[in-house]
Formats: sequence, structure tokens, C-alpha cells
Amino acid sequence: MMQVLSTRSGATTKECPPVGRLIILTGPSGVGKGTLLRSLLQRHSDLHYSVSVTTRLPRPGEIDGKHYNFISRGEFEKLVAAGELLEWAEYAGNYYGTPRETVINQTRSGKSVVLEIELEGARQVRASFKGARSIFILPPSIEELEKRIRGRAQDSEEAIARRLRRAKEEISAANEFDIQIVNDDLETAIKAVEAAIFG
Ligand SMILES: Nc1nc2c(ncn2[C@@H]2O[C@H](COP(=O)(O)OP(=O)(O)O)[C@@H](O)[C@H]2O)c(=O)[nH]1
Ligand SMILES: Nc1ncnc2c1ncn2[C@@H]1O[C@H](COP(=O)(O)OP(=O)(O)O)[C@@H](O)[C@H]1O
Repeated sequence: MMQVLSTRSGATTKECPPVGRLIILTGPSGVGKGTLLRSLLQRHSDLHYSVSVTTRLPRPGEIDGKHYNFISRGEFEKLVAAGELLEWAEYAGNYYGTPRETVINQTRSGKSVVLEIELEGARQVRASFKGARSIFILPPSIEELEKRIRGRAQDSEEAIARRLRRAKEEISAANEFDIQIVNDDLETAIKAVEAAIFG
């Protein structure tokens, strides 16, 4: 909503509309990012989740257009070539990326947008959006992380092994982020992420 301010000369100037916030949520596979975000999105209707594009195949229960836009590698490469992605990365053998236009339009209209993305993408966004708030979700331990990935029962042994190898590299980069939150007790972690986003 554009607000008009009067100046001393009586002329009016137009105040720039409030710019929404960009929140980056990163953490190793299986740490609980999706679980935390689902809870936050239910509690905060003014928080908008950026739906990514990916070449990964849908998991059971994942809905095209809701969890991800599931596309082919050829389609993904076209989006990259056309400059339509805010950031993108290859992770565990698949491509993932954030469509640029929706995020730019939402933040320009004052909305708060959450990107749930991996480390390389987070680095790209933090480099180009200085005001973005970046949050890294840590597991209580690597053992607990592996227990959660296996407990989710959504990934093949090969995918689990790749994710756990990458997890160790990602965790070592946690201090690059503005805020680090250990997802041990879920309710405690939800409150901590809530405070990190809205505090
Ligand atoms: N760079 C980037 N990473 C993404 C994007 N969407 C999801 N990811 C990340 O890709 C990784 C794999 O996601 P997914 O296949 O859903 O597995 P999960 O993290 O084990 O649930 C996770 O770290 C996600 O945060 C995106 O648009 N860009
Ligand atoms: N604080 C927690 N304590 C125990 N299990 C959790 C916790 N948070 C999430 N989980 C479980 O861990 C698994 C991975 O969570 P998920 O949200 O899919 O992780 P991510 O999105 O980071 O890959 C799920 O089975 C989820 O129910």
C-alpha cells in the first residue's frame, strides 16, 4: 500500500512501499527443516513459502506445485539459461532452484518469504540480498540426524549415504549464517525459529 507523505513545501512525496523480508532456512537433509516450516506456515499466514523447482522425483505424498515444481533436467537448464532462477544448485544428484519472479514480487509487495534451500544456494542469496536473514538448523548429533533420515523412510540407501556425507560439510558451514538453532525438542526449536524470523 503506497502511503503519501506531505512535505514542507506542500508538495507530496511517495514513500517507498515497505520491502518484505527474505528468510533463508538451511540445514542438512533430515534435520527437520520441513517439519519446522510446516508448523510455522500454519501459525503465520503472513509468512510465504517459496516453492522451488527440482529435478528430483516426487516422494510419496508430495504434490506438484505445492512441495516443489517437479521438472526435467532439460526444463531446469532452460530456466537457468533464461536467468529465471534467483539461485540454484546441484544436491545429491538433482538440481534445485528458486524461481526469481515470485520472490521478487512478494518481497516488493511487503511480504515475508522463506527460502528452504541448501548451503550453496544460501550462499548465492546471501551474496545478492544483504538484508536476508539466514538461519541454520543443526541436529543434536550426526547419529540423531541419521536416525531421522532413516526414520523418515523416504530415501534410498544411496540417497541417505550421499545426504549424510554432504551433511558433515554443511554443518561445518553453520557459522556463516546469522542464527544457528539446534532442532532437538521440536516445540523449543519451533519457538526459536519463530523468534529468529519475527524477533
Ligand atoms: N539451492 C536450493 N536448495 C534447495 C531448494 N529447494 C530445496 N533445496 C534443498 O535441497 C536439499 C534436498 O531437498 P529434498 O530433496 O527435499 O530433501 P530433504 O532436505 O532431505 O527433505 C535440502 O537441503 C533443501 O533445503 C532450492 O530451490 N534451491
Ligand atoms: N525435533 C525433532 N525430533 C525428532 N524427530 C524430528 C524432529 N524434527 C523433525 N523430525 C523428524 O525427522 C525427519 C526429517 O524431518 P524433515 O522435516 O523431513 O527434515 P528436512 O526437511 O530437514 O529434510 C521426519 O521424520 C521428522 O518427523
